[in-house]
Amino acid sequence: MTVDAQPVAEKPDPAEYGFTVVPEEQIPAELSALVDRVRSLMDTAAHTEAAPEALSAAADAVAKAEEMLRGDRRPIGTMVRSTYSDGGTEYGTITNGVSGPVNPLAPPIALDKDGEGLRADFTLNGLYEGPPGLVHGGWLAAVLDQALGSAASAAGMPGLTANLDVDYRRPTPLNVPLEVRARVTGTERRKVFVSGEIRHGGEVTAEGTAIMVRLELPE
Ligand SMILES: CCCCCCCC/C=C\CCCCCCCC(=O)SCCNC(=O)CCNC(=O)[C@H](O)C(C)(C)COP(=O)(O)OP(=O)(O)OC[C@H]1O[C@@H](n2cnc3c(N)ncnc32)[C@H](O)[C@@H]1OP(=O)(O)O
Repeated sequence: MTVDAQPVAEKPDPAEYGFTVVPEEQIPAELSALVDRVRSLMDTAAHTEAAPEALSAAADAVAKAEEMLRGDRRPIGTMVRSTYSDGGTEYGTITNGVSGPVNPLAPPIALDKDGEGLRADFTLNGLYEGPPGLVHGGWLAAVLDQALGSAASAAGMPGLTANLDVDYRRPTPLNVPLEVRARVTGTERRKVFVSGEIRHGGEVTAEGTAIMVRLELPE
């Protein structure tokens, strides 16, 4: 299938539609450090076999930290503006569950342009476990969904996932370097067809295709 629709020349700026947009470079280094620390804490908490007294003391310390932060809450829907290495602009929600830079749940996956679309190197730790020692299939689908959606957006056609098909070819191990790639394969009216794969050691472990339906924005 060929690309037969015109990508939008300028990506819509969510600020023009009432969204708060934070430039990625303005995320405070202290916030990035906190989010990294919480990611590490989640992994530690998920796997600890510490004694009950240590667990209670740790829970108290975490509660104190939470109390310090609770007051100032960023509104849901806040967006982040980032820049690809080729200078292109991208928007996404700042707390996106796969790639949000301030979401401790997100691995996070930082996609960048390559020749045909987007790619990222990433690792999924024990927080993303499904079968023993292996990545949960739902997380692999989420990574593909994000990469496929971003590939459409990077091609100037941001939209929502209408359909996502995933084939799991081989088990995907935890704690190893993985690669995701995605690209646009065609368009038809508002539909953008995208495909992508996750690889470990060069071998495809999961691959997917999706139909993204382009956003219809008010004039
Ligand atoms: C303000 C500016 C902001 C812009 C900033 C950019 C932000 C983005 C930037 C960065 C990348 C983001 C990356 C994100 C990655 C993650 C993506 C997600 O997780 S998305 C969440 C999960 N998906 C949903 O929640 C959708 C729920 N579904 C819907 O809302 C609707 O069903 C929708 C919009 C998909 C379509 O509804 P309709 O009413 O607008 O359009 P209709 O006419 O039904 O469909 C249009 C065409 O699509 C086909 N279609 C619709 N659903 C289909 C399906 N399930 N399978 C196949 N085709 C389908 C239809 O047959 C039609 O095709 P025909 O032109 O007639 O050929």
